[in-house]
Amino acid sequence: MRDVAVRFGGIVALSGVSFDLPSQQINALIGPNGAGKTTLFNCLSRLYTPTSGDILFEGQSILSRPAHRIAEIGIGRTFQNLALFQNLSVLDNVRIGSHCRTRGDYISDSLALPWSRSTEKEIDHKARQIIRYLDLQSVMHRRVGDLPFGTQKRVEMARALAADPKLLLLDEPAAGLNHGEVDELGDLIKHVRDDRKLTVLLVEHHMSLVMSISDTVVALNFGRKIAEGTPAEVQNNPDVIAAYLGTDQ
Ligand SMILES: Nc1ncnc2c1ncn2[C@@H]1O[C@H](COP(=O)(O)OP(=O)(O)OP(=O)(O)O)[C@@H](O)[C@H]1O
Repeated sequence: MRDVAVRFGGIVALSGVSFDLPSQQINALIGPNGAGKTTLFNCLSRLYTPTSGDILFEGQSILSRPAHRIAEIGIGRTFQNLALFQNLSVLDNVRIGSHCRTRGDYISDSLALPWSRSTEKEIDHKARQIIRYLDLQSVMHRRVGDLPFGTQKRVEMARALAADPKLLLLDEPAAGLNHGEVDELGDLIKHVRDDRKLTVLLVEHHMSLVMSISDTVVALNFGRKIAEGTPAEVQNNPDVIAAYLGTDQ
């Protein structure tokens, strides 16, 4: 992020925010409600365009790229309130994730041209692999809307991973999960990072999860970066303590 600012009319949601995400590390973005975390995530996944500043991915600006072409360069995300197709099966949701990495187009798919059929096979194979990887085989053919929230979150992660991201953006992955599920999630994020050599950025309010799995933490308040460092450094930063306790420095 290079000096990124976002304004909505008179509201300054982000201002002068710069930081790097070290590759293959788990990075967390924290801050009180309204600090600008979701806005920043939406800029990274191109749902929002910054008012000023730039965002580079592997040295290239991503700002000329529309949101629907962000997965193909290796940026995947999950959403705070889930963005799954509730009426589709787990398998179909995950298949949609791997579709962006293929060369399918409407005409070849409609005519079921031979190479389009082999692409379909590839998509199916890939989706089943990811489903096994995230231990979702037993619910693979179930309608997503009928599954418990914790399982749906796992499906969303499977769908994001099916696109083979290099950078995985996780928007409040622990929200709505119980203690045991949060512990499992922490292990899963670490395992996925190690195994698939991913860079992770997570927005999270669950501080014990952030502190236990993150390599680096960036803290925002009122749209500005107020701290950056290891979890211990950020946790002990007076500006961060003040932001969370709501006291003036
Ligand atoms: N689309 C929008 N239009 C107008 N204002 C917005 C919009 N999105 C966010 N804001 C404002 O920008 C500021 C930052 O909001 P944002 O949702 O990014 O914070 P957050 O850190 O993600 O908060 P939370 O932890 O509650 O999700 C807030 O003042 C919010 O009201």
